[in-house]
Amino acid sequence: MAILSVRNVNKNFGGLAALADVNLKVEEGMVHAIIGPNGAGKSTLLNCFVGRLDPDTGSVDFDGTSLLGLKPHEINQAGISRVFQTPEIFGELTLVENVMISAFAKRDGAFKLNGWREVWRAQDIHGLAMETLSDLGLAGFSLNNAGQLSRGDKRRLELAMCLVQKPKLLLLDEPTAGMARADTNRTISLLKEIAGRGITMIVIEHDMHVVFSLADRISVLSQGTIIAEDLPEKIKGNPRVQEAYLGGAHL
Ligand SMILES: Nc1ncnc2c1ncn2[C@@H]1O[C@H](COP(=O)(O)OP(=O)(O)OP(=O)(O)O)[C@@H](O)[C@H]1O
Repeated sequence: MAILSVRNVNKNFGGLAALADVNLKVEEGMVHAIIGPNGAGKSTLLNCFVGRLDPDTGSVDFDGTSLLGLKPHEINQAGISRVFQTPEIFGELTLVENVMISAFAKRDGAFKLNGWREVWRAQDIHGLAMETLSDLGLAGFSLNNAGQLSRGDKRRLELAMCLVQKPKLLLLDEPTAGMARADTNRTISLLKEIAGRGITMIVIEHDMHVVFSLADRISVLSQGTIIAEDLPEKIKGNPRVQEAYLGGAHL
């Protein structure tokens, strides 16, 4: 069953068709990668899933509900969590505080900045945050400031901030961008383990090692249009994809 359905989506910026009649179905429980050259429209499409952009025409349905016109926090509450290209964490706060904020944002739709430290009294949320940090191997650093973490650990914290929300769909925008190979491989293993729990994922990624290690299915965007959608092994051999994506080189 498709958890996300995109139908005939168009998005123009001035005279530029960033998305041209995009159709996409993401099946529940799958890791679905969206790949394509720079400027293909990947981020524009992702932004249509999180309330940062509304398509000019077409529809985006998630779990049976239209996402059009919903605000980012409403989409988050509906069950979509996102890991950004550059980790979006609160560097001055501790790891556990970061994860608690995320849990409150999901539960209440917002948190009050002035009074939120009171939430330490909310033992249920604190417990949940610690459990999630422990799950990602970060419990030992729970009282450290998030700003002190390495790039790889900031990514893991951001994943913790998503997982504490118990998302139905996890959006990963270049989850290994800027990482050294060892950190990339650790992230791949972690994401595989998370996928194994049945959480549906959409991954946008330039690193083909990451894409082919993780994806159950791949859609290829080129100049705002989906030119192929298939199993990874079929995408690898698709001449149209090789031509559009890498100018004829082999994936
Ligand atoms: N807010 C905007 N205003 C005008 N043009 C935009 C805007 N956002 C994106 N574009 C243009 O739309 C096209 C698609 O951009 P998009 O960022 O979605 O591509 P992408 O596939 O994510 O690229 P990359 O892999 O480099 O991140 C590009 O030509 C880009 O310059």
